[in-house]
Amino acid sequence: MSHPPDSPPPAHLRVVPPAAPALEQSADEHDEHHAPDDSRPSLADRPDARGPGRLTRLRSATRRPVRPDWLRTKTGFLDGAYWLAGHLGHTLAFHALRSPVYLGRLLLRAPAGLGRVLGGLSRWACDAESLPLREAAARREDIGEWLRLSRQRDARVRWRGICLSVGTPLALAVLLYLVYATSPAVQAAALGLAVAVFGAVGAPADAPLASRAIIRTEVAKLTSDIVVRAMAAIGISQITNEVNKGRDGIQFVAPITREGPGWRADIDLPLGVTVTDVIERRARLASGLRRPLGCVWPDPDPTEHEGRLVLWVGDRDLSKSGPVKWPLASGERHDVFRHIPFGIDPRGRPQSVPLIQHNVLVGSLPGQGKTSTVRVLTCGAALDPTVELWIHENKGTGDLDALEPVSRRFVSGLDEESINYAADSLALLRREVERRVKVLKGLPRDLCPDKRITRAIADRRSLKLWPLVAVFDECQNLFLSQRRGKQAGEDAEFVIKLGRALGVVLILSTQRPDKDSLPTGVSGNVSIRFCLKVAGQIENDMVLGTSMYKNGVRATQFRPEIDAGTGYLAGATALPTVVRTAYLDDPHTARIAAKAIALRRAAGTLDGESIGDDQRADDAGLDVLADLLAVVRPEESKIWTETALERLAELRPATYRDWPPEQLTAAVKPFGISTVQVGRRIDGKVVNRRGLERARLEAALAQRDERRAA
Ligand SMILES: Nc1ncnc2c1ncn2[C@@H]1O[C@H](COP(=O)(O)OP(=O)(O)OP(=O)(O)O)[C@@H](O)[C@H]1O
Repeated sequence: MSHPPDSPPPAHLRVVPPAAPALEQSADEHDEHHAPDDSRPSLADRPDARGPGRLTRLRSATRRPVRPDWLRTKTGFLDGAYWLAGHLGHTLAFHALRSPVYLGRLLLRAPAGLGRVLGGLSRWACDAESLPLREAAARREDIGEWLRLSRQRDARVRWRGICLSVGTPLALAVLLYLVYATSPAVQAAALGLAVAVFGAVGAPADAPLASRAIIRTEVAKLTSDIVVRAMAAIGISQITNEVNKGRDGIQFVAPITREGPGWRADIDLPLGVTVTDVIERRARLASGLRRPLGCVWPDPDPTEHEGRLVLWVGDRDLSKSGPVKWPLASGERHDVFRHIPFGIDPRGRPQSVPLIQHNVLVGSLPGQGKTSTVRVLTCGAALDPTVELWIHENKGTGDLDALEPVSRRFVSGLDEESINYAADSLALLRREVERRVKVLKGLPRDLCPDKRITRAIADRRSLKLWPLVAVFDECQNLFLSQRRGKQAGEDAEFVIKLGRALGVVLILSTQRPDKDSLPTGVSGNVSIRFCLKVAGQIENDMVLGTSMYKNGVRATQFRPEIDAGTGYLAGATALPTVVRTAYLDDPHTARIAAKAIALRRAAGTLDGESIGDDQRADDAGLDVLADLLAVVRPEESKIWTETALERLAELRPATYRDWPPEQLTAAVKPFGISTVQVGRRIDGKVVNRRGLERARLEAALAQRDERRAA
């Protein structure tokens, strides 16, 4: 290969810096017989250098799985089997319903079929098929050929005539036998067969007997030409220039194959082009491939370099594939220490989310599937009977009401009381985390080597370290609260940072992922993030983490409503993945809640203690019921909450001094005590305020003591 004298040398001839002294010596020795030539560039690439050996290369090669995708997982196999059974069932039912129409068609077509059979036989007997050849020989006046064909025809007609003269009486005999000497059942069967055969023969070529049960949408096969053409059209100059010069621009590292319900192409992009560059142009790529956007999924290959693109082109738009079935929908017991089934990725592969050791943040524009996502995760947790659920839905639409019966603490509402209740929960969770730290510290090393909660530790009920999953749906309404928002944010951050190892899991969802409505201490510390459609880069990075938008992980690409339930899941897999979540509607959620209650009843955790009960207060050395009864005088049947708090603050200033009335209301709520209207005459006027009844406090205390004694 020649190079113009002034042009820079190609990469393999680049000048390398002067060699190190040790090498100089050997170079001198080597150059004993050759005069040193400083002007000559040294080779950067050594042609004699050997690459990795065959065995090393074989070792680093990727093995393709022995079993196909559908044989590798139980769900994959069951999915395939269900689909096949459904497909066959549908086809059978479709044709069974139309069978009278098919019978009528056969009857109508049978005479024509009989005519065709007889006509065919007579043409066969007189060797009609050779007639055109004989006519052609006659036209050419080729006497020799004509005579040969005629002789051949005579021979054929002779033996075919013999066949017919034997076959016709035989057929007549069979017919007479069927008519006069067989049972009606055999006659009916023979008639049916004859109608079926003659009806099928008599069918016009353009009118098949059966209608189509399934109309297949033919999807064009993905070929390398189509991919190269599309990649050249997405505006990456390195690819476009190469394609314009008649080259491919990209390299296929493996043949394009079927994977799941679509095609997979493994591609090496040109040097310097990254998979993110392609992901950014996904819409253009879809246009280049002439496929809907929901079918085209460019992804990086986490095991390879930055320029390795896995392009998956689905047969169907992900958004049109119908609701994804949740594998735990039947309500079987689940272990929350295992992943919770979550949804599928565009290639149809199941995706799951770990809850223990994690916290989850879900964010999107309104109506994109946040609550549905929260439902799936909460139902997964509910199906483990050892999990204690606290649910706070601060939108107030009752989207999570179906799960109330299985929750230890539950609130649905946007009013101040509901917001306070959720804020109290976070305060309680903070104290619970503090308690757990102490308990865990005291555990022997062999039981708890990693200082984190394990299944075995969680199952020791006496330690009260079972998993606690707290859901805060539409948490922006809580964090934006003037009175409680700031403290709630701090408590949430504390719980997120410390609670992870202690079995306390927060699931937060928000439709306003900005710094005011989602404290950065919260958004910055959650480990699992799910971002459905958001409006822009700030919201995207707030939910998914800093620089995600820049790195091509863009939940802005999803379409409003069409892609509801589809989002980027980060933290659960090595790389952020697009996932369409499983969908549980309200009745289904209620059925799962009922199963979850049954599981708890069987495990004895339904009526047992709750972390949110008096028990937790006792652990912190606090007994609100006893303190209240100490400050409400026996002659007082009712007391205003404010008055009770004033007296409690006198009794234990360090504890009760800063308590707002709502906190006292929340503290007695787990004992079944709610506030009542209490009227007092002040300056001759009756003033009504919320307050507590002494009798109910006494009853609750007695009940609690009885329970403990038992
Ligand atoms: N995984 C899914 N599969 C199919 N459809 C879904 C899925 N998730 C949500 N949807 C559709 O989107 C609608 C809105 O879902 P959802 O109520 O969960 O949204 P949201 O983001 O919580 O809304 P909002 O912010 O108003 O509370 C659902 O009624 C359903 O029709």
